[in-house]
Amino acid sequence: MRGYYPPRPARRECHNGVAMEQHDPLIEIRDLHFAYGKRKVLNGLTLDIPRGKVSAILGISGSGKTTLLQLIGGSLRPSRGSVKVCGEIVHELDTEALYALRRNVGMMFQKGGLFSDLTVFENIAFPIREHTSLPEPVIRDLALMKLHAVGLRGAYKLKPTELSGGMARRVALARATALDPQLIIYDEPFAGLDPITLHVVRHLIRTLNDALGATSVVVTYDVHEAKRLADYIFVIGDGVIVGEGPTEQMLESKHPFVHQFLHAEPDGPVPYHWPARPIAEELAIRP
Ligand SMILES: Nc1ncnc2c1ncn2[C@@H]1O[C@H](COP(=O)(O)OP(=O)(O)OP(=O)(O)O)[C@@H](O)[C@H]1O
Repeated sequence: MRGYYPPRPARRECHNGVAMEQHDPLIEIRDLHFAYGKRKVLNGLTLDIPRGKVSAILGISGSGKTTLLQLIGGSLRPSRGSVKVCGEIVHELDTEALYALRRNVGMMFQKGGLFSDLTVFENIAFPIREHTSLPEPVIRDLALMKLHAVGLRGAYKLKPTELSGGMARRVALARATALDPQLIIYDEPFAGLDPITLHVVRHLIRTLNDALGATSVVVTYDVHEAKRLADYIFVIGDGVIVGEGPTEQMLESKHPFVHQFLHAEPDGPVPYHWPARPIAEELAIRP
């Protein structure tokens, strides 16, 4: 894989022509609030996603990770605060600008989201046809190269129903990178994979990021894989970022929740016991 695609430096120019300095973050999130009706999910979240790196966003189930991705992609609107991608505030973009942004964002979801009626090849060719006017022979070569990069060129004629879960995840990865996006977003890419496929997917996320000079954001509750893959870790708790930094530094964090979460300790700020009366009282134990 590395032989075919030597690593590129992080891209300096955005799809919208904005030139970025070495240390400019690709995504800047400020004081982000979001609620589903009365259910508050994000409560003033602020973070910067560094360019050219793989960042993992970690948090317990229901902490708002997927919601955050939807706010980054512009499919949800914040109730307060902002998400800037490539220097532009996403919720202020008109339809055309949002379309241009999405062309530069590859997304891979847990369920893969492949079109079940199309072959593997057609699934990869679809976004290329949708967003470019390249001639058919070029689309064919590009799609086959993307499949080759994930080791599935030989499976190009298959339908999604004929793929294993791990193969489907790899095809989804090839599709997410079909247009050489600047930003690649992964929602739970490791869920439900066997150890070998998990290793392959983790390796592909890293090599595709580096080969494309892209920026990757991986949302997951899989601490083990995040620790192995990510350059930076962000931990969400109570709708805000409770810890962030380079991976090695985060592993040393003394923040009680971050420590409990990253070291998978069963008790801590997230208690082992559901709130209850003292056991002695419940069982009428006399001192
Ligand atoms: N469309 C919706 N309508 C109402 N509530 C929602 C909706 N989507 C998500 N929620 C709620 O918002 C909260 C955050 O959900 P979200 O899916 O963003 O969390 P998550 O961290 O990605 O969780 P998981 O790791 O389990 O996927 C959860 O309590 C969820 O039940």
